[in-house]
Amino acid sequence: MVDVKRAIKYFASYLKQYWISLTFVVVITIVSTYFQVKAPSYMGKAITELANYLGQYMNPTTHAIASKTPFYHALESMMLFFILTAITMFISSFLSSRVSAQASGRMRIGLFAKLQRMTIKYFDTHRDGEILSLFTSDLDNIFNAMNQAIFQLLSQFALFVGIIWMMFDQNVKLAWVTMASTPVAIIIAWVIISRARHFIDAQQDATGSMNGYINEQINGEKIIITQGLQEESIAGFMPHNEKVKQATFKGQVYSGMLFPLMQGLSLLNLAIVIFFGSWLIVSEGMDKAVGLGLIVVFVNYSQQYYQPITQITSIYNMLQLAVTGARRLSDVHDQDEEINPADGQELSSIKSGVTLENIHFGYTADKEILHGVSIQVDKGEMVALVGPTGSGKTTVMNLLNRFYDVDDGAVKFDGVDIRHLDLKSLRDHVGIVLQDSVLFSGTVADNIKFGAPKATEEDMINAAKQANIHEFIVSLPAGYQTIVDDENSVFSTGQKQLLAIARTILTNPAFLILDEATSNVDTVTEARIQAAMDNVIAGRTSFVIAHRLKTILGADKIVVLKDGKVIEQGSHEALLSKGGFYSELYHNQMVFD
Ligand SMILES: Nc1ncnc2c1ncn2[C@@H]1O[C@H](COP(=O)(O)OP(=O)(O)OP(=O)(O)O)[C@@H](O)[C@H]1O
Repeated sequence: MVDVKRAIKYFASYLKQYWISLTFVVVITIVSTYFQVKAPSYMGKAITELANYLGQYMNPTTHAIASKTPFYHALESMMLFFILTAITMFISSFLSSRVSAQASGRMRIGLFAKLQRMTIKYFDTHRDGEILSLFTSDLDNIFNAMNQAIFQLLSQFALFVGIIWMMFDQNVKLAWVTMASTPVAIIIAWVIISRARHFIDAQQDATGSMNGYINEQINGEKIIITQGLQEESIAGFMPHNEKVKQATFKGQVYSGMLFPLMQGLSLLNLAIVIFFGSWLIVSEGMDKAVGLGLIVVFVNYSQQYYQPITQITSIYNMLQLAVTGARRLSDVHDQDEEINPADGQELSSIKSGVTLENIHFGYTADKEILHGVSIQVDKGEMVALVGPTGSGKTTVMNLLNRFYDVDDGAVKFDGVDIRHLDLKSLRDHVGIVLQDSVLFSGTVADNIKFGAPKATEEDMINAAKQANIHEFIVSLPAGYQTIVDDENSVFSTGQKQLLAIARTILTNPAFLILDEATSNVDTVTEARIQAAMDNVIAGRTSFVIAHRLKTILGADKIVVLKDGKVIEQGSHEALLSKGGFYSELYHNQMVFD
């Protein structure tokens, strides 16, 4: 119920701006239903007029005055109502499709924009596939429900009410006869739909875990191949596939039952209506032409009568999926956004330096990762952070760029708490090169200019030269115009990081954070990265997370982090002569652990 309320709130927030179109859809649907339910009465009238005509025509005394005109008029009215039904249905369907497409388009924009405003925490705690499924399955389910289910619900409900109203208008007794089997139909439809839903839910669960398995196996494909585990991988896939197959089959069997059963019930009802109709004509001594017309009208109504019941119960599933989708999207919209102080100070350059003051921080309340870390980076200095894996190096970097806020203590730029700085100006002046550099779809040039699209060609080439990647780029057949994307590029991990360094150089950041690439870097690329780092760092206030000690020998200060605490700091020489943890690290070459 809570889900339904949230779903209604979510839909309302997007649909309210289309209230004029929606009101029009409601009105036109009612008009269309009126035409639809009125048409059979003209059909009955046409039959009555035809019977009257034939009666007069066959009778020698009235043969001369027999006229087909009333029959033609009734036929014309019937045709007109059928045509008007079709036209109004088309207008209603056109408008509702337009509203659905526009509203779901806005939902997509709303979701994408929300993701852009969200904190890194959300991305750290949700899997890519999970986020992507919001755009694919959830928004699709919502669109389908809006486009078909909601408007179907409206039109089928109107049809149901309209038919009942018309039936009572035409003949009360026959109306009751037609409706007598309604409870049976509703119970049958409900039981079948509930069973089908049970298997459809099971199918979705089974598909979800099968996709999880496929995803995991694809990610681990290299290990599977190198260890020769292909057969085991296939064997592991089988039970998942079997579950999906079984649930899909049972779900389809049940949902497939609904239509034929309702059709059968409707035909049975039809026979009952014809039987009672004929009995009524005789017992009430009804005029035979009027009686025939009445039976034709009720044959038509009883055929249409089951349609709304079948449709409404079968779209229930669609609505259920949309409610779940809307709840999941509402959850995303309720997530924390990055907090930008209302009158945040602008950061334009580093005048004195960047400080971490007695920082305590944990990703979750129950586990502190940094326990009172203090680090001072003076203007123009290069400070390197080293330490064993899991010591908290990346966490420090996350705080320096305000990906997360500290629990206690403060990160300060020129003495100003990072929480009082304008977020955009902070991000504009802090350059960051991550370990796993990402390439965006586009040309190499687009990728370098990503953070500074207005940079000149000359500046871009200079940045690439400083990053030691220019020669490699020009050796490619299409040079800077080579088309790349993250999955499909000619660049190795190390080269991707050089491109990222070029990208950062071009933005000319006042403060630079560099998380050195650790894996898959050959010695030539390593030397290039070293030279590129030297170029980008020169004269800039910078903070380097080092995995290879030889890349930071020239650092002004080396800070050693262990178990979330700073245990040593000083120059390379000073730390070596101290003979502590750093010197041990250095001598044992334990940099890659
Ligand atoms: N998003 C997160 N949520 C919860 N805990 C996290 C998160 N990221 C890191 N941690 C935990 O914080 C601790 C420090 O991790 P961090 O990534 O900062 O270490 P690191 O020194 O950079 O390690 P490495 O050298 O292996 O990259 C680890 O215990 C890790 O499990």
